[in-house]
Amino acid sequence: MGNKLNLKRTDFFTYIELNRPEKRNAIDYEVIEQLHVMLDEVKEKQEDKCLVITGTGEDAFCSGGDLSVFHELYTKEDAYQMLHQMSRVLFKLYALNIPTVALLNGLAIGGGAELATACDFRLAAPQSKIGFVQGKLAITTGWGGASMLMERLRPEDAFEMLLSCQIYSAQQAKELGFVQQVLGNNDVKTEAENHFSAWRNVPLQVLKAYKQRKLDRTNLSSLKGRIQKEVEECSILWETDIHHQAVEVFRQRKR
Ligand SMILES: CC[C@@H](C(=O)O)C(=O)SCCNC(=O)CCNC(=O)[C@H](O)C(C)(C)COP(=O)(O)OP(=O)(O)OC[C@H]1O[C@@H](n2cnc3c(N)ncnc32)[C@H](O)[C@@H]1OP(=O)(O)O
Repeated sequence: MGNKLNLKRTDFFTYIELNRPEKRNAIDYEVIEQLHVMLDEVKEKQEDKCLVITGTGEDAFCSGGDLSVFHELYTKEDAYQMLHQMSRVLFKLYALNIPTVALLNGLAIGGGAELATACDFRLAAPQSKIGFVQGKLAITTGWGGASMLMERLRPEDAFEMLLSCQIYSAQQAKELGFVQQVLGNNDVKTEAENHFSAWRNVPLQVLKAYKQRKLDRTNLSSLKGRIQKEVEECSILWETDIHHQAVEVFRQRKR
Protein backbone atom coordinates (compact mmCIF):
# COMPACT_ATOMS: atom_id res chain seq x y z
CA MET A 1 0.00 0.00 0.00
CA GLY A 2 1.30 3.49 -0.84
CA ASN A 3 1.79 6.39 1.55
CA LYS A 4 -1.38 7.88 2.99
CA LEU A 5 0.19 11.33 2.60
CA ASN A 6 2.74 12.61 0.11
CA LEU A 7 5.03 15.60 0.55
CA LYS A 8 6.27 16.97 -2.78
CA ARG A 9 8.18 20.09 -3.73
CA THR A 10 8.28 22.02 -7.01
CA ASP A 11 10.40 25.14 -7.53
CA PHE A 12 7.87 27.32 -5.68
CA PHE A 13 5.10 25.17 -4.17
CA THR A 14 5.28 22.55 -1.43
CA TYR A 15 2.43 20.05 -1.68
CA ILE A 16 0.96 17.90 1.05
CA GLU A 17 -1.30 15.47 -0.77
CA LEU A 18 -3.83 13.25 0.99
CA ASN A 19 -3.53 9.92 -0.74
CA ARG A 20 -6.43 7.67 0.23
CA PRO A 21 -8.73 8.01 -2.80
CA GLU A 22 -10.46 4.71 -1.97
CA LYS A 23 -11.72 6.39 1.23
CA ARG A 24 -12.25 9.78 -0.35
CA ASN A 25 -9.06 10.92 1.41
CA ALA A 26 -10.49 10.46 4.90
CA ILE A 27 -8.22 11.23 7.86
CA ASP A 28 -7.26 8.45 10.28
CA TYR A 29 -4.75 8.39 13.16
CA GLU A 30 -1.75 7.82 10.91
CA VAL A 31 -2.70 10.79 8.73
CA ILE A 32 -3.09 13.00 11.82
CA GLU A 33 0.36 11.96 13.03
CA GLN A 34 1.99 12.45 9.62
CA LEU A 35 0.38 15.86 9.22
CA HIS A 36 1.94 16.97 12.52
CA VAL A 37 5.36 15.81 11.34
CA MET A 38 5.08 17.31 7.85
CA LEU A 39 3.85 20.70 9.07
CA ASP A 40 6.77 20.88 11.52
CA GLU A 41 9.14 20.04 8.67
CA VAL A 42 7.67 22.74 6.42
CA LYS A 43 7.84 25.33 9.22
CA GLU A 44 11.44 24.53 10.04
CA LYS A 45 12.68 24.19 6.47
CA GLN A 46 13.78 27.68 5.53
CA GLU A 47 13.18 27.41 1.78
CA ASP A 48 9.48 26.49 1.58
CA LYS A 49 7.52 29.41 0.13
CA CYS A 50 3.91 28.34 -0.22
CA LEU A 51 2.17 25.23 1.13
CA VAL A 52 -0.62 23.65 -0.88
CA ILE A 53 -2.85 21.00 0.71
CA THR A 54 -4.70 18.84 -1.79
CA GLY A 55 -6.03 15.33 -2.37
CA THR A 56 -5.30 12.56 -4.85
CA GLY A 57 -7.80 12.02 -7.65
CA GLU A 58 -10.72 14.06 -8.88
CA ASP A 59 -13.37 12.84 -6.43
CA ALA A 60 -12.32 14.18 -3.09
CA PHE A 61 -10.14 16.72 -1.37
CA CYS A 62 -11.03 15.13 1.98
CA SER A 63 -14.15 13.45 3.42
CA GLY A 64 -13.26 14.29 7.04
CA GLY A 65 -12.57 11.83 9.82
CA ASP A 66 -12.29 8.18 8.84
CA LEU A 67 -15.61 6.84 10.09
CA SER A 68 -14.50 3.25 9.52
CA VAL A 69 -11.99 3.81 12.34
CA PHE A 70 -13.44 6.60 14.47
CA HIS A 71 -16.82 4.87 14.88
CA GLU A 72 -15.00 2.84 17.53
CA LEU A 73 -14.63 5.94 19.68
CA TYR A 74 -17.57 5.68 21.99
CA THR A 75 -17.09 7.92 25.02
CA LYS A 76 -16.42 11.63 25.15
CA GLU A 77 -12.98 10.92 26.61
CA ASP A 78 -12.08 8.69 23.62
CA ALA A 79 -13.41 11.24 21.13
CA TYR A 80 -11.61 14.11 22.88
CA GLN A 81 -8.17 12.56 22.33
CA MET A 82 -8.66 12.28 18.56
CA LEU A 83 -10.42 15.64 18.15
CA HIS A 84 -7.81 17.45 20.23
CA GLN A 85 -4.92 15.95 18.23
CA MET A 86 -6.43 17.01 14.91
CA SER A 87 -7.40 20.47 16.20
CA ARG A 88 -3.70 20.96 17.02
CA VAL A 89 -2.84 20.07 13.42
CA LEU A 90 -5.34 22.60 12.08
CA PHE A 91 -4.12 25.32 14.45
CA LYS A 92 -0.53 24.64 13.35
CA LEU A 93 -1.66 24.96 9.72
CA TYR A 94 -3.63 28.15 10.43
CA ALA A 95 -0.60 29.74 12.11
CA LEU A 96 2.03 28.50 9.63
CA ASN A 97 4.70 31.10 8.75
CA ILE A 98 4.15 30.95 4.96
CA PRO A 99 1.01 31.35 2.80
CA THR A 100 -1.16 28.24 2.60
CA VAL A 101 -3.65 27.11 -0.04
CA ALA A 102 -6.33 24.43 0.06
CA LEU A 103 -6.53 23.14 -3.51
CA LEU A 104 -9.99 21.59 -3.62
CA ASN A 105 -9.71 18.86 -6.26
CA GLY A 106 -13.13 17.44 -5.29
CA LEU A 107 -15.38 17.04 -2.23
CA ALA A 108 -14.45 18.77 1.02
CA ILE A 109 -16.87 17.29 3.52
CA GLY A 110 -17.07 17.44 7.33
CA GLY A 111 -13.54 17.61 8.69
CA GLY A 112 -12.37 18.06 5.07
CA ALA A 113 -14.13 21.43 5.02
CA GLU A 114 -12.40 22.24 8.32
CA LEU A 115 -9.02 21.35 6.85
CA ALA A 116 -9.70 23.70 3.93
CA THR A 117 -10.76 26.47 6.32
CA ALA A 118 -7.42 26.32 8.13
CA CYS A 119 -5.65 27.44 4.92
CA ASP A 120 -5.28 31.09 3.86
CA PHE A 121 -6.78 30.53 0.39
CA ARG A 122 -9.19 28.01 -1.13
CA LEU A 123 -9.08 27.35 -4.88
CA ALA A 124 -11.65 24.93 -6.23
CA ALA A 125 -11.84 22.64 -9.24
CA PRO A 126 -15.23 23.09 -10.96
CA GLN A 127 -16.56 19.73 -9.69
CA SER A 128 -15.66 20.46 -6.05
CA LYS A 129 -18.31 20.57 -3.38
CA ILE A 130 -18.03 21.83 0.17
CA GLY A 131 -20.15 20.90 3.19
CA PHE A 132 -19.93 21.28 6.93
CA VAL A 133 -22.22 18.27 7.29
CA GLN A 134 -21.32 17.50 10.91
CA GLY A 135 -24.79 18.55 12.13
CA LYS A 136 -26.29 15.67 10.13
CA LEU A 137 -24.16 13.36 12.27
CA ALA A 138 -25.51 15.12 15.39
CA ILE A 139 -22.11 16.60 16.20
CA THR A 140 -20.46 19.97 15.66
CA THR A 141 -17.13 20.68 13.96
CA GLY A 142 -14.70 18.91 16.26
CA TRP A 143 -11.37 20.07 14.87
CA GLY A 144 -11.80 23.82 15.38
CA GLY A 145 -13.27 24.57 11.96
CA ALA A 146 -16.19 26.72 13.16
CA SER A 147 -13.93 29.14 15.02
CA MET A 148 -11.62 29.38 12.02
CA LEU A 149 -14.57 29.82 9.62
CA MET A 150 -15.79 32.76 11.73
CA GLU A 151 -12.35 34.35 11.16
CA ARG A 152 -12.37 33.68 7.42
CA LEU A 153 -15.92 34.67 6.40
CA ARG A 154 -18.52 37.22 7.39
CA PRO A 155 -19.85 35.66 10.62
CA GLU A 156 -23.40 35.48 9.17
CA ASP A 157 -22.15 33.50 6.14
CA ALA A 158 -20.07 31.21 8.34
CA PHE A 159 -23.08 30.69 10.63
CA GLU A 160 -25.30 29.89 7.62
CA MET A 161 -22.81 27.35 6.22
CA LEU A 162 -22.54 25.61 9.60
CA LEU A 163 -26.24 25.61 10.46
CA SER A 164 -27.45 24.45 7.05
CA CYS A 165 -25.16 21.38 6.93
CA GLN A 166 -25.67 21.86 3.17
CA ILE A 167 -23.28 20.74 0.48
CA TYR A 168 -22.40 23.79 -1.65
CA SER A 169 -21.12 23.82 -5.22
CA ALA A 170 -17.77 25.49 -5.86
CA GLN A 171 -19.58 28.48 -7.36
CA GLN A 172 -21.95 28.82 -4.37
CA ALA A 173 -18.96 28.58 -2.01
CA LYS A 174 -17.29 31.37 -3.98
CA GLU A 175 -20.37 33.56 -3.60
CA LEU A 176 -20.17 33.03 0.18
CA GLY A 177 -16.48 33.99 0.17
CA PHE A 178 -15.30 30.51 1.19
CA VAL A 179 -13.63 29.87 -2.17
CA GLN A 180 -11.51 32.62 -3.73
CA GLN A 181 -11.37 31.15 -7.25
CA VAL A 182 -13.14 28.42 -9.18
CA LEU A 183 -10.50 26.99 -11.51
CA GLY A 184 -10.82 25.93 -15.14
CA ASN A 185 -10.97 22.38 -16.46
CA ASN A 186 -7.23 21.75 -16.94
CA ASP A 187 -5.00 19.88 -14.50
CA VAL A 188 -5.84 21.33 -11.10
CA LYS A 189 -2.22 21.88 -9.98
CA THR A 190 -1.34 23.65 -13.23
CA GLU A 191 -4.41 25.85 -12.84
CA ALA A 192 -3.45 26.72 -9.25
CA GLU A 193 0.19 27.40 -10.11
CA ASN A 194 -0.93 29.70 -12.93
CA HIS A 195 -3.31 31.49 -10.57
CA PHE A 196 -0.44 32.30 -8.19
CA SER A 197 2.22 32.87 -10.86
CA ALA A 198 2.78 36.49 -9.77
CA TRP A 199 4.03 35.27 -6.39
CA ARG A 200 6.98 33.42 -7.88
CA ASN A 201 9.18 36.49 -8.08
CA VAL A 202 8.45 37.69 -4.57
CA PRO A 203 11.30 37.03 -2.10
CA LEU A 204 10.58 34.53 0.65
CA GLN A 205 11.12 37.10 3.42
CA VAL A 206 8.41 39.27 1.89
CA LEU A 207 5.96 36.36 1.68
CA LYS A 208 6.69 35.52 5.33
CA ALA A 209 6.37 39.12 6.48
CA TYR A 210 2.95 39.55 4.86
CA LYS A 211 1.81 36.22 6.31
CA GLN A 212 2.79 37.53 9.72
CA ARG A 213 0.78 40.72 9.17
CA LYS A 214 -2.21 38.57 8.26
CA LEU A 215 -1.80 36.47 11.41
CA ASP A 216 -1.52 39.67 13.47
CA ARG A 217 -5.19 40.38 12.67
CA THR A 218 -6.21 37.39 14.77
CA ASN A 219 -5.69 37.04 18.48
CA LEU A 220 -4.20 33.55 18.24
CA SER A 221 -4.45 32.73 21.93
CA SER A 222 -8.14 33.67 21.88
CA LEU A 223 -8.62 31.51 18.75
CA LYS A 224 -6.87 28.61 20.48
CA GLY A 225 -9.24 28.96 23.45
CA ARG A 226 -12.31 28.97 21.16
CA ILE A 227 -11.01 25.89 19.34
CA GLN A 228 -10.54 24.14 22.67
CA LYS A 229 -14.21 24.85 23.54
CA GLU A 230 -15.24 23.44 20.15
CA VAL A 231 -13.29 20.23 20.80
CA GLU A 232 -14.92 19.85 24.22
CA GLU A 233 -18.44 20.53 22.89
CA CYS A 234 -18.02 18.05 20.05
CA SER A 235 -16.67 15.41 22.45
CA ILE A 236 -19.83 15.68 24.54
CA LEU A 237 -22.07 15.34 21.46
CA TRP A 238 -19.97 12.45 20.15
CA GLU A 239 -21.02 10.33 23.11
CA THR A 240 -24.75 10.59 22.36
CA ASP A 241 -26.79 7.74 20.88
CA ILE A 242 -28.08 9.96 18.09
CA HIS A 243 -24.50 10.50 16.85
CA HIS A 244 -23.58 6.82 17.03
CA GLN A 245 -26.79 5.94 15.16
CA ALA A 246 -26.07 8.48 12.38
CA VAL A 247 -22.55 7.06 11.88
CA GLU A 248 -24.01 3.56 11.76
CA VAL A 249 -26.45 4.64 9.04
CA PHE A 250 -23.48 5.80 6.93
CA ARG A 251 -21.52 2.63 7.60
CA GLN A 252 -24.44 0.32 6.77
CA ARG A 253 -25.74 2.20 3.72
CA LYS A 254 -24.27 -0.16 1.10
CA ARG A 255 -24.89 -3.42 2.95
C1 LIG B 1 -14.24 13.06 12.86
C2 LIG B 1 -14.25 14.52 12.81
C3 LIG B 1 -15.51 15.11 12.24
C4 LIG B 1 -15.29 16.60 12.21
O1 LIG B 1 -14.79 17.17 13.18
O2 LIG B 1 -15.64 17.23 11.24
C5 LIG B 1 -15.78 14.53 10.87
O3 LIG B 1 -15.10 14.73 9.91
S1 LIG B 1 -17.12 13.51 10.83
C6 LIG B 1 -17.01 12.82 9.16
C7 LIG B 1 -17.72 13.71 8.23
N1 LIG B 1 -17.69 13.13 6.93
C8 LIG B 1 -18.74 12.50 6.42
O4 LIG B 1 -19.77 12.34 7.04
C9 LIG B 1 -18.54 12.04 5.00
C10 LIG B 1 -18.98 10.61 4.83
N2 LIG B 1 -18.89 10.26 3.42
C11 LIG B 1 -19.84 10.59 2.52
O5 LIG B 1 -20.81 11.24 2.82
C12 LIG B 1 -19.61 10.14 1.11
O6 LIG B 1 -18.76 9.02 1.13
C13 LIG B 1 -18.98 11.23 0.23
C14 LIG B 1 -17.72 11.84 0.86
C15 LIG B 1 -20.03 12.35 -0.01
C16 LIG B 1 -18.56 10.63 -1.12
O7 LIG B 1 -19.66 10.00 -1.73
P1 LIG B 1 -19.44 9.10 -3.04
O8 LIG B 1 -18.64 9.86 -4.03
O9 LIG B 1 -20.79 8.62 -3.45
O10 LIG B 1 -18.53 7.90 -2.57
P2 LIG B 1 -18.87 6.73 -1.54
O11 LIG B 1 -19.81 7.20 -0.50
O12 LIG B 1 -19.18 5.50 -2.27
O13 LIG B 1 -17.43 6.58 -0.82
C17 LIG B 1 -16.37 5.91 -1.47
C18 LIG B 1 -15.64 5.09 -0.43
O14 LIG B 1 -15.06 6.00 0.52
C19 LIG B 1 -15.49 5.64 1.82
N3 LIG B 1 -15.60 6.87 2.63
C20 LIG B 1 -16.08 8.05 2.24
N4 LIG B 1 -16.01 8.93 3.24
C21 LIG B 1 -15.48 8.28 4.29
C22 LIG B 1 -15.15 8.65 5.62
N5 LIG B 1 -15.35 9.91 6.07
N6 LIG B 1 -14.63 7.72 6.41
C23 LIG B 1 -14.40 6.47 5.99
N7 LIG B 1 -14.68 6.04 4.74
C24 LIG B 1 -15.20 6.95 3.90
C25 LIG B 1 -16.85 4.99 1.61
O15 LIG B 1 -17.21 4.21 2.71
C26 LIG B 1 -16.61 4.20 0.35
O16 LIG B 1 -15.91 3.02 0.66
P3 LIG B 1 -16.64 1.58 0.43
O17 LIG B 1 -17.82 1.59 1.35
O18 LIG B 1 -15.59 0.59 0.81
O19 LIG B 1 -17.04 1.55 -1.00
